[in-house]
Amino acid sequence: MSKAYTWSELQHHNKTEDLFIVVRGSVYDVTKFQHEHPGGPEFLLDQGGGDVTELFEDAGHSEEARSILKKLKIGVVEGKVRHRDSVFGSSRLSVRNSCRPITHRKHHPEKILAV
Ligand code: HEM
Repeated sequence: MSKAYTWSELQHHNKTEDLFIVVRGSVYDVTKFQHEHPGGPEFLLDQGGGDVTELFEDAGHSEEARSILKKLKIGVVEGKVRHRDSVFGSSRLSVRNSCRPITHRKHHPEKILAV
């Protein structure tokens, strides 16, 4: 069974000898892998205890990298995932909501003609 970690618990796992990272809500122990990482250990150490989803995707990792990742999984993040996508998602939603008056006008074309 996978363990659920809180963000406050995760922030302590940010050292070379005890290093966790988060990708898409899952927690990975990269303590050993950091020294085998072709991109170098510093990328992982810099982000210790944090969400690297975006960095991982932006680096254009291969299928092999993804299968290594799978093997390093030790748990999940408890509660909401802190990922920028979710912030963009909610702001898009509010933009959509602010468009309501336009939708409303479409239903009353005669009012637009009258202006
Ligand atoms: C546990 C998470 C990670 C795994 C398993 C992983 C695995 C790998 C692997 C296998 C490669 C070789 C190329 C490939 O097969 O895609 C690679 C390259 C690379 N990784 Fe990661 N990586 C991880 C996290 C990260 C993070 C968080 C960054 C931050 C930006 C990063 C940056 C890079 C870069 C820049 C390269 C290219 C190195 C080069 O070609 O010189 N990686 N990674």
